[in-house]
Amino acid sequence: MSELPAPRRFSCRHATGLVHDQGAQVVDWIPTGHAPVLWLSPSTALERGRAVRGGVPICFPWFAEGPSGDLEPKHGFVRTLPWEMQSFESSDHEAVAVYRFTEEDVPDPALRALFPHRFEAEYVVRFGPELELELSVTNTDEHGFDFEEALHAYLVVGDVRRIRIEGLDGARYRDKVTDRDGCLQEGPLEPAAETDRVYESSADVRVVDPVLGRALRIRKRGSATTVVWNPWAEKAAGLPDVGADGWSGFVCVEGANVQGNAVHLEPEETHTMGYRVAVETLPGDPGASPA
Ligand SMILES: O=P(O)(O)OC[C@H]1O[C@@H](O)[C@H](O)[C@@H](O)[C@@H]1O
Repeated sequence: MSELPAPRRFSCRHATGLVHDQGAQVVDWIPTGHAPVLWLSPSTALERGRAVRGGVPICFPWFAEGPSGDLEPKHGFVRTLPWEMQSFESSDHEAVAVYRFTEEDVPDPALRALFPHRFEAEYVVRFGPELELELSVTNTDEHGFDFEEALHAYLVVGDVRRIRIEGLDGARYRDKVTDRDGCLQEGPLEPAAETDRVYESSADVRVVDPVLGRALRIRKRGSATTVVWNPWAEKAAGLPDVGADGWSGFVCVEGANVQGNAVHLEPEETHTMGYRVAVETLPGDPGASPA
């Protein structure tokens, strides 16, 4: 496989960012004055046609192995194919890139046959004081179809064993680790082992990270599913692109529409899913001695 071209670099007064045309994958967002927010594995392969481990992969038109459980590649075909950058604008305040992908960008007919529909996907990435991502899918065919989608964000955390994820209290979820449906989230989620949960939730989420002294606020729009994933030590050992020590430094909190929340579009209809991240600095440790 040939090497992936270098990502495009975006910058404005409030942030810098990097995006690979392959998968329109954002792999870096550093808001000015803060540490990086998106985790990118130092051992990921950067090869054409291979999934990049980190940043924000786009999963579409199916999630994981799809509704029937037998689709490949995992998470759909758009994350490993090149998208077209349609436009780019930069101001003092923000840098905005617009990417496009249609069924004609799928070169392999066998792959295309797995989702035999005409569609147009538009992805707007705004690097500014917040990271704003918007994935719009339009049905350009003459019949209706269903699809799944996820913005599979890898968020940097100081130590996943010490974070608290707020906003999912009361939500039902499918636990993919124990293979159980209909579980109920009570209180905040404090990951303590391998975590792979598909929540029925359109609520905003806050990842509180006492180690880095910050919280990441995630605001979703048009997303009825939130997926939370971390492989933990044992499973990560079998994922060479995560690295032995990498797993504790990230958590995936994904804005999605999957399984029972798959999106149905009639001809000419468009669905938009939005995912925004903002950084909040946590107040200092009240127990700390004054300087
Ligand atoms: O290794 P991949 O294909 O990038 O997927 C990573 C994970 O992505 C998550 O979204 C899924 O819920 C997990 O089951 C999966 O393991």
